[in-house]
Amino acid sequence: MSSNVADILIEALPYIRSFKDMTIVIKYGGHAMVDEQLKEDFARDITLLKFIGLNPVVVHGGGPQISKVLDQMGISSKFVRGMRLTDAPTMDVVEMVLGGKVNKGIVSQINQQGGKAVGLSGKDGGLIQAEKLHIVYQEDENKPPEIIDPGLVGQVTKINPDIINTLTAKGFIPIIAPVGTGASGETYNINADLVAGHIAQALSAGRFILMTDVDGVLDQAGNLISSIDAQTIKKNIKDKTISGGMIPKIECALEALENGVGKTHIINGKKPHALILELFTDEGIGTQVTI
Ligand SMILES: Nc1ncnc2c1ncn2[C@@H]1O[C@H](COP(=O)(O)OP(=O)(O)O)[C@@H](O)[C@H]1O
Ligand SMILES: CC(=O)N[C@@H](CCC(=O)OP(=O)(O)O)C(=O)O
Repeated sequence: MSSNVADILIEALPYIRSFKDMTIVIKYGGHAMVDEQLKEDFARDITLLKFIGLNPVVVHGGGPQISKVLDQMGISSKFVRGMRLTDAPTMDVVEMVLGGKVNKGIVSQINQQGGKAVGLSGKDGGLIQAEKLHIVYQEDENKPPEIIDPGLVGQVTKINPDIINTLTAKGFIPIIAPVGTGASGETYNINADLVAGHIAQALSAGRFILMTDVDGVLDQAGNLISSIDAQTIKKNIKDKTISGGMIPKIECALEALENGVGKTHIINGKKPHALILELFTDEGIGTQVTI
């Protein structure tokens, strides 16, 4: 082993020590799952975290994967404030794609690396209780806000983390698809960022990491903001510097922090081993969200 490699391993020791038994919730976005090598790297990183004593819990998205299947079926995808408008046929496709190929793909790749991953949706063990979401949308300040009915889109009302705690205590790594159940047993499509934020809160996670396809939160000039607080976030959403899919991400990061989650970062899942670099280096990568 070169001394360089030894130095790197030794440098990681204080982090490994401080992370022991810590729960870390990772939101794995659909845009970060594009490349086979990256997916394998992600599976290896998650397995490594588990073996060195952390408790990783993965909540995955799959927006682009859902859109691709809908497209093949001749159904177009429409989003409002980062939420997919979801009618009944769309809901069937969402549940099929998220719970099927995407969830089981991640499970299988982690198990291939020697981890013990188990796939769940929010229906399993009553994990994600939800209710219908209404979207408040205001195009600009001079217009009154519109209330948009997005169909079978849900918001989380309650997380029952028993199934997660049971699995992690036995050495398993839960991999969660963002589908929830309503009070009458109806199925809801929930934005994966929001699910991940609520799960991070319910588990009082020490770390909450959102992996996406950009380096983090960018400013108006497209430069990375390494740390952003609630006030700047509000301003940047208002002037549309932050838009689309970044809005639910950043809102749930704030909510998680306000409710006891340790530290929250938004990182680029397209960077090889982004997760390890964020956790085990002093500089970190991406954007840290603060309140
Ligand atoms: N200020 C911003 N900084 C970074 N990304 C932004 C910003 N505003 C909007 N975005 C968009 O948000 C996207 C990430 O959200 P999304 O597409 O939902 O990703 P994911 O599938 O990972 O959840 C980025 O690819 C970018 O197009
Ligand atoms: C309501 C809503 O928008 N649900 C999302 C669920 C998947 C998701 O969030 O995937 P990403 O994290 O890859 O964007 C959707 O249907 O696309």
